[in-house]
Amino acid sequence: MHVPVGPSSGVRSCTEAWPRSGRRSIRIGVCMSHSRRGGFDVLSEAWGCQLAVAACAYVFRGRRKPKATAFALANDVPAVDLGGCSWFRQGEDSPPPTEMVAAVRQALASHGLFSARGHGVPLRVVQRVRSESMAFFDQPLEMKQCCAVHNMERNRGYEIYPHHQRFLEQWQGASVPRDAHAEPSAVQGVICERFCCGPPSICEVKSDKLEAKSTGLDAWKLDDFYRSEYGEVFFPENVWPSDCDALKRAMLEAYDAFESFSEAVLLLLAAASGVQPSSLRSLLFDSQRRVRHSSMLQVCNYPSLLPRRLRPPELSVYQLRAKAHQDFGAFTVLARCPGSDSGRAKCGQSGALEVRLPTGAWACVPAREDALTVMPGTLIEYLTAGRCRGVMHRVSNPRPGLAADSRRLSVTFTAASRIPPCLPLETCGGWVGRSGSAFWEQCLVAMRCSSSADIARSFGSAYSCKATRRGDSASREMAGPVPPWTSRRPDDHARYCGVNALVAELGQPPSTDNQFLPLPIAFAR
Ligand SMILES: O=C(O)CCC(=O)C(=O)O
Ligand SMILES: [Fe+2]
Repeated sequence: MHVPVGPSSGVRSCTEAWPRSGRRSIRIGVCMSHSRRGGFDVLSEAWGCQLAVAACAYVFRGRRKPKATAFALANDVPAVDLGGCSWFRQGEDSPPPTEMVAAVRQALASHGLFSARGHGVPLRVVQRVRSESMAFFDQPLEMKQCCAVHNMERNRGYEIYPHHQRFLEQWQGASVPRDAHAEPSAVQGVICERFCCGPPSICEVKSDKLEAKSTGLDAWKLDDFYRSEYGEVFFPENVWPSDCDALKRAMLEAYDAFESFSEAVLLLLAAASGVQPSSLRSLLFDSQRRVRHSSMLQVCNYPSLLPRRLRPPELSVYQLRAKAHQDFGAFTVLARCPGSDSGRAKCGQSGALEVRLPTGAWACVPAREDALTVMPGTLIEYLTAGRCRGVMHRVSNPRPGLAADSRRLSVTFTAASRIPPCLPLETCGGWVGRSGSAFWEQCLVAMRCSSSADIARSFGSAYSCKATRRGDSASREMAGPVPPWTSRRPDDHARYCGVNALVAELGQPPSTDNQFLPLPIAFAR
């Protein structure tokens, strides 16, 4: 059936908008009434789960006004078998098999992400992280807060996003019966809580660093990269619960497994984007294979929601589990549970991960226990000059009928890079970013700053590693001024041109074709 769909601003047909390769894999359904606010990006806290409509494209019939919405289920996100990444283990220079690259390229073109089987990350490692972190999250809030560091903005230890934290504080002011739910976090008013850690080889033994010079310990401890102001910001020490080692052991084991897998993914994405794989490897390691990336492993707990009658009256509408955003890193690898991310729920009310497809429609992405989901982020988009696009995603709230038993846990690894890429260390020492969409743009501007003082003057001194390009109002909720380039605007073009300089520096000539892009972007030299 041909269903014409499109955003409120214009009419595009599904067959026109959808790449040929992916068209068969989408089911279009018609649901609900139309929203007065229109558009794809109108998710807001106040509207909560009613905003399934925002995830949908309007259905137009001839000249009639929009009267219904359509939603997409990406229930066959292409699964690429990576064969245990054996090609990757064969050595630095062995390229990923051609068919694998083609499969990844096709999945990116049709869905903007892919599902990886044969990834080599043992299931028992992921399961251990899940069970240990669940035990951690089920403790009283005060215990968890002992693991919070630096205003919860360094991707270390226990963290809650600022807007969720504000919600929680309001909630704590109200009296919710302690036995309102079996999950302590559900009673505490937690929307999303996370536990994060950074590279074990750098962030585990920081206290030794200063002594390293005198004792002649590991070479990395003498490395200015970690001792710089930059290192202080991007490689803060990991923090763990003091009374139990099990979470630490589980996460460090998982970190190693995900880090190794991520290197393979980076090469795959580079190959699929026509970028020389070796040019991207330097983002992760230096020539002596010393860690240069500040990737992080995080486990997120999204508690079940209380029935409306048990919520504080003034907080009867929950904030969204995770607002629409792109991850700041090169890409994110997610281990999700088929139970909570079945993909069968209605998009916008699934309580699970949803992504925005290249068509602009939102879609549920079903999880498989044997597969990891790979979502490109903002960095890879810049580094490939837009050939591989970062994917917008969110975690919706479950519909009321399911809310009371909707706990969800996700394990994610965000592969970041040395920041800013290719910048001489003396220049990036002291570089400080800010939450919001401008993370990489700032890097580019930072490249033109001659000193760390310049950079600090340009961007202020606050920093959050969780710098994301937001698809909604979230960026404005972060503290501090919003940079002038917050959202996708016509000047994206100019930004890509800036990136070309960066890409050229990495050994890849500026691109003039855009085989992955639904909309052509011309690159000026
Ligand atoms: O929990 C998930 O599935 C996604 C979480 C996420 O998007 C994030 O933490 O950036
Ligand atoms: Fe994300």
